[in-house]
Amino acid sequence: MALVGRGLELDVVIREILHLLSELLGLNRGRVVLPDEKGRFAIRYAYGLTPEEIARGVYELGEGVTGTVLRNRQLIVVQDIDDDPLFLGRAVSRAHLPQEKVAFIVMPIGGFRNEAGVIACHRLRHRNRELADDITILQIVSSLISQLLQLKAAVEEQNQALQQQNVLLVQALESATIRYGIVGHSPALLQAISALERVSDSPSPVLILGRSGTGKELFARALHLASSRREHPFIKINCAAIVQSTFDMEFFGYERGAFQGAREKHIGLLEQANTGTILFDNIDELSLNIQGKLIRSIEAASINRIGSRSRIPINIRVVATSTQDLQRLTEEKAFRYDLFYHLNIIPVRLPSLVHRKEDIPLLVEYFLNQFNQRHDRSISLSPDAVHYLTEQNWPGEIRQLSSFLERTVLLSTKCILKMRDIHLLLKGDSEAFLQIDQNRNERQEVRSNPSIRPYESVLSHSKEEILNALKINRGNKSRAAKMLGITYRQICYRIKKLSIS
Ligand SMILES: Nc1ncnc2c1ncn2[C@@H]1O[C@H](COP(=O)(O)OP(=O)(O)OP(=O)(O)O)[C@@H](O)[C@H]1O
Repeated sequence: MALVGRGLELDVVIREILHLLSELLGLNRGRVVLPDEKGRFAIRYAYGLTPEEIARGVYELGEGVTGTVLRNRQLIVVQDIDDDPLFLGRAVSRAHLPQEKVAFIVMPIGGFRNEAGVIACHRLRHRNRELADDITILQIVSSLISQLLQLKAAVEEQNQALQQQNVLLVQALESATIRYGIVGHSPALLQAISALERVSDSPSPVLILGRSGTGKELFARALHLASSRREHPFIKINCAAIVQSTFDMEFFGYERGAFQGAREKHIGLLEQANTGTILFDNIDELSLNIQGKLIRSIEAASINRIGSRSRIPINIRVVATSTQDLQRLTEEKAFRYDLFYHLNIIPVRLPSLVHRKEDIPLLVEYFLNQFNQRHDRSISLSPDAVHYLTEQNWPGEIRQLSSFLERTVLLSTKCILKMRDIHLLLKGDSEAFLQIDQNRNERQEVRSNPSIRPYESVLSHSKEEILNALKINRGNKSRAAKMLGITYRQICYRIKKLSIS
């Protein structure tokens, strides 16, 4: 039994068992016949047989003694091999066996993976021990070999599964999902990811376009991570939140004593981003004046801190995002054409969810996992509920889908939500969203006429609308403002005026 502990080198273990059978019991030239890859049966393990004898030991089902045992699964004892027409003597020729009477025992090996097998050996007829004793021992050995074969098959299966898992893991690691947190496998998304990876190492600016909530910022971060600048700073500028009067200070920095109150030197954002990436999120929100300052600094690749005469070289990769058609904005003189042409060298357009519905189930699973973990819940959706979500329109794109699922995880009292539950939850959600979206469209119509300067009264949105927008955007004022079609400053003003806390 110590043999079995030697590990799963079956060649060694079974050969040793056959060796012991021969040495201790005189059951000679033992062999184990198993199916081969061609669907025949062949000697797989043997002791006391030459390689040529092993190679000859190939049997069809029902052929000779071995083939008969393989077919009928019944022990056969050939008392005298010279006297049994069924005995083929295929592997070992008679001349190589002792002159005296030789018996041949063939015993089936118990079921492993539905495969038939046998163990067979020669036995000199006239021995002291009873044949019945030898048969009992062979039965034990047969059952042991059967267990070893089963164990080997199980280990191989597990190895295969592990190898498969390993392949999947490597694929997953190589996939953008793991690397950058971008979920989805639709052709439209993969195309955008491959465009991103192609340009990741170029120093050229990248303009990421797409509707609000399609993942532009996520892509910008992914671009940085995919580039050789990944170890360097990534600075995100929310263009909607830039205040005109403090722009120079924030962006170029200042020297100590540059103006009253400049007690310490301050490094501006452009300098902070040096050697890294700077993201101008919603760049269309920048005023023309600021656009001008920016393009001058970018083109000069240097800045002047306020209060200093020397220029500081900066090496930054510029990435900008926009929900707008910047070309149209340049035609309408709402966006500087030099900045547009500078940014538009590599435009990457992110697809809307409506053009990649096949990503929705993956996103649902991803967000459910994320929110279940975050809120310590275990909410899941039935397949019809996921299908229902896939069929919906998501005007707020992935951000809306993600906030809907977070609310669902938080509010749900059931563990498994069916289509009907989702329908009810979604109804309330989209009514609020559509109301906001409609108001925004009305305002955008006014904006598209450049001669009309949109006047947004503080009463342009009800308290409820603002609250809803804040709720959908999880309190993020800048995104809520974007959704409502007003600027960051405008939403802050309204929040104050309407006493929204
Ligand atoms: N493919 C994606 N996989 C996983 N999460 C995503 C994906 N795309 C977007 N998200 C998530 O959706 C939310 C919105 O994405 P993001 O802020 O990047 O959108 P955006 O296009 O920059 O929006 P906006 O124009 O309003 O600034 C984020 O929480 C982001 O992580």
